[in-house]
Amino acid sequence: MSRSTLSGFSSRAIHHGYDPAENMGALTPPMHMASTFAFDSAEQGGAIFAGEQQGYFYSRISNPTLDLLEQRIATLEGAEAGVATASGMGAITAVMWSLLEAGDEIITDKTLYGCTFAFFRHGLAKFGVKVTHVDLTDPAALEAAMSDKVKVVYFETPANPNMRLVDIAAISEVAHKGGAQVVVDNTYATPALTRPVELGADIVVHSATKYLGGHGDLVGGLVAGSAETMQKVRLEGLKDMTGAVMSPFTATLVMRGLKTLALRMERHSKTALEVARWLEAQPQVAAVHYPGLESFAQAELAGRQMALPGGMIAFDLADGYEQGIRFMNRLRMITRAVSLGDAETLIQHPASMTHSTYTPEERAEHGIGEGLLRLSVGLEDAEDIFADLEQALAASD
Ligand SMILES: CSC/C=C(/NCc1c(COP(=O)(O)O)cnc(C)c1O)C(=O)O
Repeated sequence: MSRSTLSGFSSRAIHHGYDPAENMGALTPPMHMASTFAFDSAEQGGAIFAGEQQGYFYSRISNPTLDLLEQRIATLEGAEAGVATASGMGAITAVMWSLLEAGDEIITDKTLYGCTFAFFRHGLAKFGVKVTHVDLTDPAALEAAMSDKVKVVYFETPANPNMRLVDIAAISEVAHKGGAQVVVDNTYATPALTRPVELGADIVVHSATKYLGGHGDLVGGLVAGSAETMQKVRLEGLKDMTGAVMSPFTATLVMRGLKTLALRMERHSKTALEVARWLEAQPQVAAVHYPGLESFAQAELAGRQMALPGGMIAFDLADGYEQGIRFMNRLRMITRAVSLGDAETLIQHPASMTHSTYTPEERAEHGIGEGLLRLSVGLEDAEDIFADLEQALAASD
């Protein structure tokens, strides 16, 4: 069986696009740190710059190590091509600057990661792009908001931090009927659990900082979509608008993370379901939002759209924000930190941290409770996670 015809998700995450026999037998791909590439002749340099001949000329535009990572995220997402960026925000901004211009409109869901919200509301809007928030859990609401000025429909599913799901296939059908492209931030689910392009979306963006890298030791971003659109994102959004390129070293770390992505998402999901069920049974807990719970508001969609429920949980304590702070401060192993998708279990308070870019009024309007806590369930042994949660909850009364 050739390495380019492997069908399994993990087999492709490990082998796709690389053959040791073509690299002096090296089992793992080389890390090309070169910033620039030599031309055999002046004519060849001109032909490569003009795109008439395949080749590398400068690592801000393309690089052999990044190429391989881009091929791997594309195959894992079921897309034609990919682009690597310095961060998730680098991926999101490169896409938006490439697709939108003054006078266009973007429709985006009610709940977004804080910096994405800030970029849309205070970045794009400053350059004449109209940003409209619509409850995308309701395809009819999108249909009513569509117009020929809407060029992009954007959402996260599950959404950071309140776990709302959006029906990718249903929303894509409405958006495409109105002539808009669908961009999905797949950071929370990852392609191991959900593949938006296979459900009708046009573009996927990732904070590779999270589950894809999976070890809390890098910042990176990835985009996946059609070859044509990815070329536009590369040559406009990345090359000229943001310059936010990923380093070959980071790309090497992300490729190492991808090898165990499916394995880690199974473990994150298994432990998170146990934790969500435990939290739901505690009298001090007012509400738990987790796609794997029978009580989850969108349990039917979760079962249809996610292979596993993932590692992220949002929950409220009965006595609100003050009790949440007491609870977080008493945790010993579970780490008070932003970011998510790491081996370490992390907890944070969106209203004062990741979503402090929203005003309190905006958080109320966008479904982010002041007392909400966000838990990224890691890979530690469940008994240690439970022991820490139990002692901190008991001490938070
Ligand atoms: C300062 S808060 C830490 C970062 C967090 N989130 C990041 C993030 C990005 C942006 O990705 P980077 O640029 O790689 O951080 C994009 N899309 C989603 C769904 C995200 O969660 C966080 O803790 O929720």
